[in-house]
Amino acid sequence: MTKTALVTGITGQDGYYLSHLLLNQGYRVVGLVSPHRQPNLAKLGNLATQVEIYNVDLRDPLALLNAVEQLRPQEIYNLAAPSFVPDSWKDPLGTLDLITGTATRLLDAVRQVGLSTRFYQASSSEMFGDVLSSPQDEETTFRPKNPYAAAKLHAHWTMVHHRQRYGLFACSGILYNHESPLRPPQFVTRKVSLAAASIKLGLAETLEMGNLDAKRDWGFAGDYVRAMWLMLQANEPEEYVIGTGKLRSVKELVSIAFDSVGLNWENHIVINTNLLRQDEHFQLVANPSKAKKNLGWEPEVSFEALLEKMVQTDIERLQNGSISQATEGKLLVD
Ligand SMILES: C[C@H]1O[C@H](OP(=O)(O)OP(=O)(O)OC[C@H]2O[C@@H](n3cnc4c(=O)[nH]c(N)nc43)[C@H](O)[C@@H]2O)[C@@H](O)[C@@H](O)C1=O
Repeated sequence: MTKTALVTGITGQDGYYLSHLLLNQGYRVVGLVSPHRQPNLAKLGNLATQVEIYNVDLRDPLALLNAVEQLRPQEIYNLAAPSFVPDSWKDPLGTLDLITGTATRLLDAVRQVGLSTRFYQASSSEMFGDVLSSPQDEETTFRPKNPYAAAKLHAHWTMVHHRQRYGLFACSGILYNHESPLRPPQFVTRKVSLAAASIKLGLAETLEMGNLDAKRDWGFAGDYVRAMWLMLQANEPEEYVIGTGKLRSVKELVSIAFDSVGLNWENHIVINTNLLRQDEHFQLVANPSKAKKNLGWEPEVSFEALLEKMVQTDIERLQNGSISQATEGKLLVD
């Protein structure tokens, strides 16, 4: 029997890689996309003709209930979220509703329809926030430091409560930073890959950056969506920390990306103090032992290979005109 997977956030980076994996596994993949996000469907590229799209406002509980009732999915992956952390300070309540509200409405729909649907909630390492110990695992205390992290934590607990109270097969992956050539350019890896490519091609000279000493645990998005799928195939619904276990600085990131095209980053980086964050973390690094042991999950793409691939992809895109270097020194994707 063909399994149906319902995916929110299908037009995002993770939605793309997850859809690709699910289609390869023979699933019927249905994306729930709010009407105002319809223009983003182009981001599905070659997958656009292989997935089905349901036009559903994720803020509308009845519409979500109807979608779950009609589609009767075996699996739901709730990936939809505004994901650029600094933006959450501009609209904390909107962030809360999109993240926590959507998770709650979806979980409640599954409960009301009474299906044995398996549910994946996209949780984030940002929930650990102001950490007291490193690396972090599934037992680490959550100390969120921004509205995005607080909203993710609320959604995470809502998922746990639905599992405990109603017996739903609900899981979450507490994912550390995961990147790819599909990452939007406001995130640091893509910002750097696009800049390295532009400078290499003579289209730019400098790149404005925030804190070069900030540290993160960065992996490849394609590896992380495999962990999501594995969680829903397990015997028991649980939480899993997903990351590489390696802490890297932004300075290392810049250096590796620029090196990969023979550039010396020190000649091109300019610090812009407006890009420094007050809610910065320096020790967010995963201990993914549980995922390795229970799910047999391993990250396969190294940090160096990931950055090299991102820079090369941006060089190709700039050369073939699928993206352009926009005005006022800002790098934008068309
Ligand atoms: C797990 C988590 O991962 C992501 O959140 P993020 O870590 O905030 O991602 P980012 O790429 O914006 O920043 C990474 C680091 O890089 C530093 N940094 C320095 N200079 C610049 C800079 O110029 N731009 C940016 N964006 N960052 C800079 C910045 O201060 C930070 O330390 C999201 O997917 C989120 O949804 C999520 O859940």
